[in-house]
Amino acid sequence: MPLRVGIIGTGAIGRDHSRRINNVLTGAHVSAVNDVNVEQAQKAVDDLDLKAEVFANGHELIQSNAVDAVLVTSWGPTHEEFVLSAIAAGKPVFCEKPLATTAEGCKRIVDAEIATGKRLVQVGFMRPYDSGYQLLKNALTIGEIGDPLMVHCAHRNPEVPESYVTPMAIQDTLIHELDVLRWLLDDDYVSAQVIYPRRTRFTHSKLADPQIVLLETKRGIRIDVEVFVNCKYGYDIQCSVVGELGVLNLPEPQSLLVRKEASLATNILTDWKQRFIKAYDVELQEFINGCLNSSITGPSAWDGYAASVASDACVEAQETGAIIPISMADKPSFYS
Ligand SMILES: NC(=O)c1ccc[n+]([C@@H]2O[C@H](COP(=O)([O-])OP(=O)(O)OC[C@H]3O[C@@H](n4cnc5c(N)ncnc54)[C@H](O)[C@@H]3O)[C@@H](O)[C@H]2O)c1
Ligand SMILES: O[C@H]1[C@H](O)[C@@H](O)[C@H](O)[C@@H](O)[C@H]1O
Repeated sequence: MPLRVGIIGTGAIGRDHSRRINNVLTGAHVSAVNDVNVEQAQKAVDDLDLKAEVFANGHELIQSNAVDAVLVTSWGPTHEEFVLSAIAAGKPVFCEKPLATTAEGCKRIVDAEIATGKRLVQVGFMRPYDSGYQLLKNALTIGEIGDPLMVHCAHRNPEVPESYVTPMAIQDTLIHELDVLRWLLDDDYVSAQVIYPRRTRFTHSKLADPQIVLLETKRGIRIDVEVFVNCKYGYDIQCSVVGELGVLNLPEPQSLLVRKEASLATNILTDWKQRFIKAYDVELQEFINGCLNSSITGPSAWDGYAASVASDACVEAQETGAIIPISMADKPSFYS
């Protein structure tokens, strides 16, 4: 019997994940939806032709007998309560990033999950499923460039809404690098600093844009990440690892090269949904398979917690201008 999935939050990614569960992936279908904006939930059902019941409340959806597993795709500050509610109901839950908006919130989820004795949570960190990052990881693992020494990254969005303010550059955007670089380097962070270049004229008074985040890992690897969310020209993710013997660059997404009228041109994507479309498919299929086999294996609540510890330090670094130390408790054996 297919897994019956309940979706909490039918905004951009809630709709996109509903589409992929019903039309792209196997073994599951969307049986229930909820949004604080009930009309929006009903619209998702109509637009995507979902055979799903609309719930007025996310907690009622979690309790429903029509739901075997839960997807939390609502606004970040609501994630913790829904994930804790799913854990209390003993139901597997896939939660979009961030797992919670603070490390303390993530820790409450970690503790609740450990108390059940069983992994129930997968966090929507999709970059480790991206084939480009996997090429980087494989090359580092076989020692292609010797030991990694430095990493240069850029995370550029064409634009963001007025509701996007300075800390969101960390909590909403950099959080992807905080997760994928831990995974890529198999290392943890020990300090963070944020510096501010000249502001773009396309930002607003509550958003410092761009920002440069400087991180150091336990092994002494230095990382710089440019977060520039009004870059105008496209959605552009760059990652370059400098090692003792050479440099590895994240591959560009496949795109036609056109030679014409004395120019050589290629397109740059503008939409995050397209940039990581295959990675989203693979991460969610893994969650569905994990639910069906009672074995959740994707990015864990501990990964969500680790990224949040670093994220909290980066936000403090934004506010103070200081180099903020980062210290992590040892990973519980439950997650190894
Ligand atoms: N992994 C990724 O690459 C990725 C991409 C986009 C978004 N996200 C994450 O997914 C989440 C949603 O992002 P989005 O872009 O879809 O935002 P969005 O604003 O388009 O949608 C969020 C939806 O949540 C609903 N909502 C808010 N509070 C709620 C509540 N208490 N109960 C039920 N519904 C509620 C809103 O009404 C809205 O429809 C965010 O945490 C975001 O960081 C992750
Ligand atoms: O929620 C989105 C999403 O996570 C994108 O992947 C990221 O590039 C954006 O900066 C963020 O706002």
